[in-house]
Amino acid sequence: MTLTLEAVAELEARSVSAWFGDRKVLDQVSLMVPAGTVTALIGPSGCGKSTFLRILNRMHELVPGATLAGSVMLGGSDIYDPTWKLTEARRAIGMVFQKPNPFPAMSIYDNVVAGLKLTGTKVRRADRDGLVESSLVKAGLWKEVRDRLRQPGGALSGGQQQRLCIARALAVQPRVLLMDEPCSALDPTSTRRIEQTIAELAAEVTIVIVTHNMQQAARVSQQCAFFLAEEGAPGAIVEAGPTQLIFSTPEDPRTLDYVNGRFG
Ligand SMILES: Nc1ncnc2c1ncn2[C@@H]1O[C@H](COP(=O)(O)OP(=O)(O)OP(=O)(O)O)[C@@H](O)[C@H]1O
Repeated sequence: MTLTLEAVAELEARSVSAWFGDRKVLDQVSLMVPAGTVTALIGPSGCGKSTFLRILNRMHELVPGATLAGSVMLGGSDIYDPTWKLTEARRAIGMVFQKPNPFPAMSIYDNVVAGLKLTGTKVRRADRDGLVESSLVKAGLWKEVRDRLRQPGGALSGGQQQRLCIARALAVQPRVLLMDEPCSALDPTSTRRIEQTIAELAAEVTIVIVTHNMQQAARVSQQCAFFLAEEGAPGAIVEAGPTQLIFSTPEDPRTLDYVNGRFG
């Protein structure tokens, strides 16, 4: 897929800054995330990638003492506007975490449905089976679990549990899916499987993924944003652009050094 700057932004962060208490950790971060693409957030540890990701679905505000400035536009409307309820923002913008976190004692079926309950999404009982199936199909897990939907989610392998969490996030039909290092707790085979799932999903849900793995960023994303926090300064985006360019001919020498593993 070729990414053009004219592509329609599904999600757009405008001048986002963030603080924990009086410590500023992000400074004026702006990023356009085109609809139907995968955007990778890359950069050394502590530069604010996870904080930025959490701001994109209003999780940052849950940390005591955490504040932010700027706006996050979803389809042209600021999710921080008082007209947006927190649950609406979460339903529209889902999140998958580093460590798979299914409800271990709950069945595979109920784990998928749990996403609906958590975001207050109503689905008629008659439609639930179909939704569970389609969510598991999209997450690439259906074939492996269709005969054991009543078994506990905790009985699955780590990679399967992460795909179950993806299915749970997809069940509410989000417009954007945020993924915070979703493969860092997984073995290489499970990692490949998740990457395949990401590629399959990209057509229908816009994805933003934080990853420390440069090969993974190159494999799964069409756009990359390189974050850096220099010498105690808050994190900021050095540059963002098509993945191919970021990995071959970035504008900033620090980007080239980072993607080539020379620091971080
Ligand atoms: N709950 C918190 N309270 C106080 N400071 C925090 C909190 N979470 C993160 N920070 C600080 O904010 C800065 C950015 O952290 P963040 O986790 O966003 O970076 P990151 O780029 O995602 O790092 P990593 O790649 O290691 O996950 C760091 O200096 C971190 O110490």
